[in-house]
Amino acid sequence: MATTPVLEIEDLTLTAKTQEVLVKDVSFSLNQGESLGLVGESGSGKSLTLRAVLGLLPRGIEQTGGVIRSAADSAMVFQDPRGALDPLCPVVKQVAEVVYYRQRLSRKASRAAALELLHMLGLPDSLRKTDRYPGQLSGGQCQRIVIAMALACKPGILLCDEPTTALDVTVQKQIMETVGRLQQELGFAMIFVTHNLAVAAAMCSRLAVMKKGEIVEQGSTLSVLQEPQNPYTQMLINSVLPVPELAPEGSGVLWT
Ligand SMILES: Nc1ncnc2c1ncn2[C@@H]1O[C@H](COP(=O)(O)OP(=O)(O)OP(=O)(O)O)[C@@H](O)[C@H]1O
Repeated sequence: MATTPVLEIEDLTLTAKTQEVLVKDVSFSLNQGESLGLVGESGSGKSLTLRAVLGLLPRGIEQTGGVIRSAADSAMVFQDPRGALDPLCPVVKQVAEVVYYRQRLSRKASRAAALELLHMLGLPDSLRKTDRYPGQLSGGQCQRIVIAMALACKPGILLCDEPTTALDVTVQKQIMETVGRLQQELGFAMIFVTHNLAVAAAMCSRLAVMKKGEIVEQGSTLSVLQEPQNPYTQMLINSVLPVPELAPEGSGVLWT
């Protein structure tokens, strides 16, 4: 794996207007083509950290400390795919618009590039041939469109903010596999925010665990899972529910 950092964050601190510190002294780096899972409980500062990387902090929140050095463009995949799409615009056109403005191609070439992206994301031909609106698509298909829009920016860093949380588990798995495949093909680095440790472990070679605005532990996925140093990480690991083993037939119970 290449070791050129595309993103370096040092002591990032984000503060609300009320002077409440929401993210404190967060530091990590991301190499080209690498995937980092940012995990932790709700409200621990994962999304705000991503938004700081994108340069799109919510109103009323400021960066009051630290530096973000980025050597590549970022694009973000948000949590709620339907909310990220314009309900009144056909989905192919929405992807083509991003291609048109970000890649500066002609209208015709932008549409062709958009269709190619939808193909890469495994969307059905019917969707590519006829113009469909977001309301006519499933949640999983909408999320693929949103990912296509992010990839249309040709990002060096893909920021994924719980992109599969709103989807059922089988669709979640398919989307994760698609993103993983595209990362191999296109070589972008990725930060994958999730509160689901199992999802992060499946997607990412490194993990950073956040609690109350701070990173309490980070390292390779294997070392964090096998030798967690922080009690909070240990607790997260312990709270992943194992699939129970089926009891033998006729035993009168379903699970052992
Ligand atoms: N626009 C905002 N104004 C004020 N406080 C905010 C704003 N957005 C987030 N916060 C606060 O900042 C903290 C971190 O929020 P953030 O959304 O980054 O958490 P998170 O770890 O991504 O949570 P989740 O997993 O639930 O999305 C929380 O305490 C949250 O209430």
